[in-house]
Amino acid sequence: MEKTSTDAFPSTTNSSEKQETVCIFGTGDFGRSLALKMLQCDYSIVFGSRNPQKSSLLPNGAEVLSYSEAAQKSDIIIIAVHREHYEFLKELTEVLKGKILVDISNNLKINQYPESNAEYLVQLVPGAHVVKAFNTISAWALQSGALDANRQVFVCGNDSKAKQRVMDIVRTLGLIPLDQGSLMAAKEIENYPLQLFPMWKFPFYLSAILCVFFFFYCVIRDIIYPYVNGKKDGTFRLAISIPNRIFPIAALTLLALVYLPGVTAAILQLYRGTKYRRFPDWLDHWLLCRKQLGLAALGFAFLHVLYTLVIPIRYYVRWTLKNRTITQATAKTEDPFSTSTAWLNDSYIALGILGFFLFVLLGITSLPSVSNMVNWREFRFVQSKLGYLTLILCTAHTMVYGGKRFLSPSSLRWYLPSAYVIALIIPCTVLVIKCILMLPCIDKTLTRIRQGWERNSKPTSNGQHLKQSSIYLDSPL
Ligand SMILES: Cc1cc2nc3c(=O)[nH]c(=O)nc-3n(C[C@H](O)[C@H](O)[C@H](O)COP(=O)(O)OP(=O)(O)OC[C@H]3O[C@@H](n4cnc5c(N)ncnc54)[C@H](O)[C@@H]3O)c2cc1C
Ligand SMILES: NC(=O)C1=CN([C@@H]2O[C@H](COP(=O)(O)OP(=O)(O)OC[C@H]3O[C@@H](n4cnc5c(N)ncnc54)[C@H](OP(=O)(O)O)[C@@H]3O)[C@@H](O)[C@H]2O)C=CC1
Ligand code: HEM
Ligand SMILES: [Fe+3]
Repeated sequence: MEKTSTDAFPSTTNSSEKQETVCIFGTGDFGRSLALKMLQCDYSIVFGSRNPQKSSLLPNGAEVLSYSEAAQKSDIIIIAVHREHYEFLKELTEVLKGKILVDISNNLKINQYPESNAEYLVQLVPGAHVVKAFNTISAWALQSGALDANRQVFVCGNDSKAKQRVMDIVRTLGLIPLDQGSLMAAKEIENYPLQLFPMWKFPFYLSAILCVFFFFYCVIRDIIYPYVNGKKDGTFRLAISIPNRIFPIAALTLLALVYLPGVTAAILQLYRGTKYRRFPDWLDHWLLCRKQLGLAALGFAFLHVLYTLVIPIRYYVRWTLKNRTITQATAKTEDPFSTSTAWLNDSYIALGILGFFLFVLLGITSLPSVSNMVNWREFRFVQSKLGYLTLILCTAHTMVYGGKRFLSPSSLRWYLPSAYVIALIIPCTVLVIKCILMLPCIDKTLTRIRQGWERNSKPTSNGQHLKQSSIYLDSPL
């Protein structure tokens, strides 16, 4: 049974304001930062150190003793020492018995050791109550205080009282404790700070593949083809024209890929006739990184808009306009005004602007400060309904931009269609499937499945369901 600070160490709580005494092992960067923060919050701090006399730069008001002396001063001990040096704790097993040991350590690599550092600490000091905390907060963040965005502290431990006391300290320091359960979660918590944007990997590689593919595609169509066929040097297109094809195409494709897993999942659920079977891993992961895919798409759309804004000031564009005017003036001819062209041109730009506006709205609602302000239904309305509207507008923008040239054989170069024609394949596929899924008969079945209804299921003795092979859409509607 733990002793509480008040009954075990009455001298440390000398006024109702004063917090308890906490011991910190290790006078390194993290130990010092944590001590400073805790002293500011009225805790008494006792450091445990290998060389109490030699310790320097310690915050005013903290006491420094040897490890075993310091351990006796408090029943909460924060181990601000690297895991590699934990061995010395073995000798302190007696004095650490029944105490709360807070493991704050991180490793250099993911899964560096077979067991988590916190579980290793339990093995070294079996009589103590080990709690994992603070490892996701940096020494620097502790010092920069509440201004820093990262205020969440993941806490886990097998002894709930010990965990509660550590969470109280976290709260008193102005940080937000998040209970992650037992020490089994320690390994995951230790891996958090070592992950490099895990959810961004797939969107990043996908964006890179799309950009590289469309870069070569556009170089072949817009630079090599004119050179081979007319000896025209179009290399200047590498600076603006080609990026302004690649970026909007990447934006449109990624946006469509945000909504493709949703319809794929729906098809799978319809096919299986149940929602109680796990999606394959690739689909699961894809569903989970839709936000990142969407934000990457928004980034590319931004670039497209910026590149589009500079079109009128480009030398090539001004030269072409001027030349055409002079040619017409000399030949005493003029282009007749085409209302249909004006309509097409204005329409595709208007569709682009509206699409971009909704795109930005999606981006804004994904900010935690905004999404916290809306309820689930409102968030879904924006993300799902307005998201599809964004996809429709952006697809229409690209189709109308293609206009009369769209799919015309004269726009083929070496049998290659314009890049935007290829870019339209995925968005159009997603929109067509979505329309089919919205047909009342299919939508009804899907809704029932998502509410827990199962097709072709027979309850077994243990309450599980036996699934029979079923053919998509053979269900009673
Ligand atoms: C700029 C931008 C920012 C984005 N930010 C975010 C973000 O912050 N967070 C985020 O999650 N996504 C974000 N996304 C991705 C995307 O908008 C959302 O994931 C969106 O909800 C996907 O909609 P969906 O209709 O395809 O998906 P789904 O969520 O798969 O929904 C399909 C339909 O099925 C229903 N449904 C799904 N699963 C179940 C179930 N288990 N039981 C019952 N009904 C179910 C839903 O109600 C819905 O009607 C962002 C996208 C972009 C472009
Ligand atoms: N720095 C940071 O931002 C963060 C650090 N952490 C974790 O906090 C722990 C401490 O990190 P940090 O303060 O940066 O590290 P430091 O190297 O600055 O300090 C470690 C301290 O451990 C003590 N120690 C005990 N035994 C040994 C030994 N055999 N060899 C060397 N030192 C020993 C020393 O204190 P003394 O000389 O007084 O005995 C030393 O000052 C680590 O586990 C780290 O993963 C977690 C999150 C962030
Ligand atoms: C303010 C908003 C927007 C404006 C003003 C705009 C304008 C334009 C213009 C002028 C072009 C023709 C470029 C050229 O001639 O080289 C174009 C092409 C294109 N736009 Fe937009 N756009 C906008 C938003 C978007 C958005 C949000 C998307 C998609 C997510 C998008 C996708 C495309 C695509 C795919 C092309 C064809 C690229 C090509 O192959 O040349 N646009 N847009
Ligand atoms: Fe106990």
